[in-house]
Amino acid sequence: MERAVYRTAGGMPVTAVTADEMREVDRVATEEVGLGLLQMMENAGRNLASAVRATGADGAVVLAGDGGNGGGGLACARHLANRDVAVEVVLDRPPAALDGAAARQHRVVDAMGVPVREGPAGPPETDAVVDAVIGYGLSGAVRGIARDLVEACGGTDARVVSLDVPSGLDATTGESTGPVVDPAEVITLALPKTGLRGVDCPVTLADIGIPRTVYRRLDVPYDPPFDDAYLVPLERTGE
Ligand SMILES: NC(=O)C1=CN([C@@H]2O[C@H](COP(=O)(O)OP(=O)(O)OC[C@H]3O[C@@H](n4cnc5c(N)ncnc54)[C@H](O)[C@@H]3O)[C@@H](O)[C@H]2O)[C@H](O)CC1
Ligand SMILES: [K+]
Repeated sequence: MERAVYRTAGGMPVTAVTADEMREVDRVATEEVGLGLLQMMENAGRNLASAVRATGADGAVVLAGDGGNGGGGLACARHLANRDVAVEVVLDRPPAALDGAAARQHRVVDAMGVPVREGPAGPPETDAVVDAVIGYGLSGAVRGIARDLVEACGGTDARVVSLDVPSGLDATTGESTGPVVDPAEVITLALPKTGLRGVDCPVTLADIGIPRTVYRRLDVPYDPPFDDAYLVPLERTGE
């Protein structure tokens, strides 16, 4: 099977992976190689913040869920606030209901004094919206407050930047059975997801520090595409 559907500006092919394949990459990276989830999430949040700052935004609203995607969004909120971007976080649940890595990230932004509230939100009035509600962990049509957050992205004039995949989009198939974010840009982590094939906006690949031994162990074709950069724009190959 010809798997690469992207290449870098330098012409290097970049393999697209399904959600299950990416879960395996994460599992091998953590369980076999010893990379921590928080380490990868830190790189995700930092690179996402860098992409948001590159748009010239002075203000940002981070929409975050409870999983790895939301945790990356919360880490991004910290990096933005550290650089004096006026950040607000809107969650799909009460802060006290967060769990795991997202709860850990929330604890820090809360201690920093970053405003955090539970949605639903109207369309955010700000320069940039970070869509970190759901990533490759989507199951079925988006429900509940997460659905309100996804729909709020449709009514804003702000530049919407989605983390990993637009929330509501199936990362493997590109299909959606409910509302889906229509972003200005996607910052996808480690490798592009097969479901991004039909997404009609620029896709940028962010380095989260996964070493090539992880891809070798899984027989995923991989040439490190990052060189000196941590964010690399991708082009579709047209097949
Ligand atoms: N190596 C990497 O690529 C890394 C990726 N990271 C990020 O983590 C997410 C995947 O994390 P996971 O916890 O598995 O799932 P999600 O955050 O995508 O979603 C879980 C979250 O979403 C809720 N949910 C699921 N379906 C629905 C629905 N239909 N309606 C409402 N809510 C829904 C669910 O309840 C959970 O709360 C990946 O995309 C990356 O962004 C890591 O941060 C670093 C390594
Ligand atoms: K997302």
